[in-house]
Amino acid sequence: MNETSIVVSGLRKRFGPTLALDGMSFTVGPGQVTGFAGPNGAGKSTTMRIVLGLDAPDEGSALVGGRPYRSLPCPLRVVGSLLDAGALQPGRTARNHLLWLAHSQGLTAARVDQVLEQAGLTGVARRRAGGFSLGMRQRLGIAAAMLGDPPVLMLDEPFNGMDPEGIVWIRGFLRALAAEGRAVLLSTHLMSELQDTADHVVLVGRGRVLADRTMPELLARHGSLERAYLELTRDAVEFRAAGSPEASR
Ligand SMILES: Nc1ncnc2c1ncn2[C@@H]1O[C@H](COP(=O)(O)OP(=O)(O)OP(=O)(O)O)[C@@H](O)[C@H]1O
Repeated sequence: MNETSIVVSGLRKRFGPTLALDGMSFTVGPGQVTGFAGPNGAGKSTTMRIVLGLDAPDEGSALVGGRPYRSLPCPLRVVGSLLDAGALQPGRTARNHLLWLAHSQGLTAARVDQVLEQAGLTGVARRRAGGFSLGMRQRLGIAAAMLGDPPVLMLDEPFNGMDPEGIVWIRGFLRALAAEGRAVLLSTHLMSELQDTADHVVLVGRGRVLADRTMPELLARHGSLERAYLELTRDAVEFRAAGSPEASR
């Protein structure tokens, strides 16, 4: 279980006057896609950044594969992540971007070609990544996440910029990874996509967990994931425009 999990315990994080995380705790287990959803500013990105050792919590801990990220000797072999599809050197080709990452972790060029194939990028592997559309960058980010064949995957908004074929591909890809026994954390605002992809959902708001339930439980109680989301996050939304569905409450 330890090998294939993300365990977030009692995270607190303040940015000046903003309490971004207020006791965030949940576990992402093996063999399933866990959805991570909540209103803008709920603390999802901050949590994921802490899991990856990019931010330090004021309190609490985050373990991936049973260890803090920064103590992992070969992190790409334990957790693959896509946080920001724009984080690449625009002048490098897609293949060189991945080769550079692979060499930093003792991974082979053959593995680079495998993940390019998996992500549907073989045909554009020698094109400069700076000229890629958002959807192609997302695919490249997913290829990078897969490089180390990690048991744990963490993806932030991978559907963004994807065309319908890409959305169908990601959904099937993530489900297949979970079926292989991996732990997959998927953050998205797209409730219909999440309903079709996730087995379990962690709904967050104002820096803490509002609901941590299986998809069947949420659907039985609320009818749809969108309904569940609107009902469970109602009191945790900080930004709401006049005329939006819940504005008149
Ligand atoms: N580096 C930072 N400096 C100051 N405030 C920050 C910083 N990072 C995050 N915050 C604040 O922390 C809170 C949580 O932000 P976070 O980005 O984690 O939310 P989120 O759930 O990922 O939101 P979104 O759905 O909009 O991506 C917000 O109020 C945000 O403004």
